[in-house]
Amino acid sequence: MTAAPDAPRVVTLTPNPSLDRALHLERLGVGEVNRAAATHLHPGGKGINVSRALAAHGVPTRAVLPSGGPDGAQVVALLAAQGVDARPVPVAGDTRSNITLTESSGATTKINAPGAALAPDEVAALLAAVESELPAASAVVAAGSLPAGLGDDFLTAVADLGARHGVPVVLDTSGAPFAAAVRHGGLALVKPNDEELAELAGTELGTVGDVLAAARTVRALGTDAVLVSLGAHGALLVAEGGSWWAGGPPLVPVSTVGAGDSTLAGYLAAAGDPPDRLRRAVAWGRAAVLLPGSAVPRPSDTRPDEVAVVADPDPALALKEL
Ligand SMILES: Nc1ncnc2c1ncn2[C@@H]1O[C@H](COP(=O)(O)OP(=O)(O)OP(=O)(O)O)[C@@H](O)[C@H]1O
Ligand SMILES: O=P(O)(O)OC[C@@]1(O)O[C@H](CO)[C@@H](O)[C@@H]1O
Repeated sequence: MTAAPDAPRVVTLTPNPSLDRALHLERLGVGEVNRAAATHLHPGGKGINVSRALAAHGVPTRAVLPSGGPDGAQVVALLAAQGVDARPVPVAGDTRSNITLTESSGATTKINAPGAALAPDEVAALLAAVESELPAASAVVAAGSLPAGLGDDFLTAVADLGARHGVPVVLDTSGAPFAAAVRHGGLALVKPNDEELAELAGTELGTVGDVLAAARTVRALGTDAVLVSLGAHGALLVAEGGSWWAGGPPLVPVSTVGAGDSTLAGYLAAAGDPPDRLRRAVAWGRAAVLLPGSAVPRPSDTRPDEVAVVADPDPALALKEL
């Protein structure tokens, strides 16, 4: 699918991209020599995956990323080969390579490298690249971990850029920089998984009511909508007008890598009312887990009809019962 070249685009920012290498094994033997049955190579990092899923559905997008060394060049080349518009910012350090090991049982084991630190002038260049994209942006999505050199105020700076240009800001990240940006407010959407939301809330989340309460606290701090992915248990959305759960029958994953990113892309793909957007988000996430490595779904892979949406889900339900 191709997008109209001058339509407003979803700009993604991946501060710590990765060349994702996946190996499929019948069964992982820890401490043994394992021989892979298949290998997969994808341009990775959460914002990049959001752009890849959007591009696969013809939604205009551009991925901003720091790129260094041979693996950085390969990330950029793979994006070009897949027709994903990218804005690489050259940096001195080598872009990392992350490893995924998948097993026939559906287990996914991920080993993520830290990524090279960015120098202060490289951080400034990355923010300048994002800012220069904002006049033509429908939203800016900052996603994934931050490499060393980016302070806890980095995402707050992205939020301020979005506010200055009137562009909705979306975050899918974790840790202290995420908490700082949520406290700062002015965000259109955040997409934590249940563990990330628990870390943010500083409490365990066992029930639907726990998740709804934590999401409402985030909204009260100045975030319009909170989309919480729950792995095999679907996703909860808390937004203006209410709360919704969506999910479907559990799947045996081929690879869970990037399922959350495809979920977020599905939500962002087009306007609609919150339950419609949630249905599409969950359909894209479910499709992603049936694809190898960090592959993202195409339109023919998604099954929105398999997804049930429930308004005002019962707060007493345990997440595991969803
Ligand atoms: N085993 C599964 N069965 C059915 N759906 C699943 C399964 N695992 C994941 N999903 C779908 O994928 C979505 C995203 O999964 P998850 O919550 O694990 O994302 P995440 O932790 O952000 O992942 P990542 O960081 O790798 O992108 C879920 O909301 C759900 O719709
Ligand atoms: O180390 P981070 O930045 O938290 O996550 C990086 C990563 O695991 O996220 C994507 C899946 O969501 C992969 O493409 C990539 O390897």
